[in-house]
Amino acid sequence: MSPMLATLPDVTAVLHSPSASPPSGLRAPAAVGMGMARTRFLAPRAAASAASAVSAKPAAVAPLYADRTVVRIGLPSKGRMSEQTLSLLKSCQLSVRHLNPRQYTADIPQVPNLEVWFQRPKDIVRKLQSGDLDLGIVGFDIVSEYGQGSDDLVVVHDALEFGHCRLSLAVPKEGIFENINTLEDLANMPEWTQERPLRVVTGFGYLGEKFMRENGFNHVSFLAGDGALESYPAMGMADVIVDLVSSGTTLRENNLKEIDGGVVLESQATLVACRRSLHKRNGVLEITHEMLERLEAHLTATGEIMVTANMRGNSAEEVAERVLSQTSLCGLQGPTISPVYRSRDGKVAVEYYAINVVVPQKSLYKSIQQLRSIGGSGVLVTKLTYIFDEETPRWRKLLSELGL
Ligand SMILES: Nc1ncnc2c1ncn2[C@@H]1O[C@H](COP(=O)(O)OP(=O)(O)OP(=O)(O)O)[C@@H](O)[C@H]1O
Ligand SMILES: O=P(O)(O)OC[C@H]1O[C@H](OP(=O)(O)OP(=O)(O)O)[C@H](O)[C@@H]1O
Ligand SMILES: [Mg+2]
Repeated sequence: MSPMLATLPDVTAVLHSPSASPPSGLRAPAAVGMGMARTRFLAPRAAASAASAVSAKPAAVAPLYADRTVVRIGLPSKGRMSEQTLSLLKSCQLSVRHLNPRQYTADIPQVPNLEVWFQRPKDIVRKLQSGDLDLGIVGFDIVSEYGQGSDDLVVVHDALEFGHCRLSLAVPKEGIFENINTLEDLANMPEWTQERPLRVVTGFGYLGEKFMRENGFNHVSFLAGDGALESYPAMGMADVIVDLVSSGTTLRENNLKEIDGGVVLESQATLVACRRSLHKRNGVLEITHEMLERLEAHLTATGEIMVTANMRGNSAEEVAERVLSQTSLCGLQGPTISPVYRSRDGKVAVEYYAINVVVPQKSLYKSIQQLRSIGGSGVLVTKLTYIFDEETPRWRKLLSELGL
């Protein structure tokens, strides 16, 4: 076990689970609070490190926390986040070289001192807490559920623009829930008593319990489930579910509905770091900075295009006035206008000006129309790959969070 692990708080899940088995480890006595029946399962501190010890083929003897010189990033090994994570990194010129799909390690040739470890999302969070990983890409839902607000974790980029979903409470459309449309309606139903609590099935025991408690539910019991939760109410195993929703199709197809006030958490993919590593491990801050810069530049450029056109005019200022009179042609910091030089009767003359302007892809056609209306011609459209700002706002924020 690495020395770091010994200093960690327990990772706990608060799920009352008659049918599903606890995550692992010891089962502590039931604790009852706020009228809720709840059982505390203590996940052993050793679990995460034991898993990491068996997961890797390469290192014969893994270095202790303090001796490790290489920086580690955890990426999701399976599920829908896995592919999208690799594709985002590729778009940032940070392609992951994964030689053997059965191997849990890989590298990113662009970043020499960085080791990639493919892990289950919840293990990424646990290992970031223990310091066995320094960086990780994982959904905010998993960070919140398994990190439980821990100070050991720092969210470096909170919006990687994939894996959008929400953790939401849903109830059956019919029967006693037919007229239940808000969280308040649900809390006020006379059916829920100490003897017959509202049965909630969820894979998010910590967040689910916290949400119900903070919303004044007095008689609730929780059931741990980790797949096809939408079937539980119809099978009579639970009254309501707290699960991830994206398009809403799974709920609809299973005769369930969301209710007002029932969103526990909005989520998307995030870049997360181990606070201790940011402070103490050589190279972590530099790699985080580089990744942040690339990610920000790529994500800012996504959906933006560069429009180039020629326009007749007497001066750059006169052309600028025409361009700026159009709402869709203002660009990021205004259009760039440069003279187009031509040779006429042996003399160099300027009749045209070239305009470069960055516009959102969704307003492409409007921009073209506006360009034409002010005399633009020869329009070229280019997709942008990166937009590097003077400074990355999230980097400033990170430094200030770290007190640097
Ligand atoms: N329907 C969805 N649409 C978009 N993002 C989702 C959806 N469901 C989950 N996610 C996000 O993707 C992450 C991984 O979910 P996914 O279901 O792909 O993997 P998993 O739950 O680890 O795999 P499995 O469900 O097979 O155990 C979730 O933690 C969440 O952040
Ligand atoms: O709102 P929707 O777009 O229908 O998506 C929601 C579904 O997606 C996730 O399940 P997933 O596909 O990961 O299957 P799982 O239950 O096996 O994890 C989630 O648990 C919901 O069931
Ligand atoms: Mg899933």
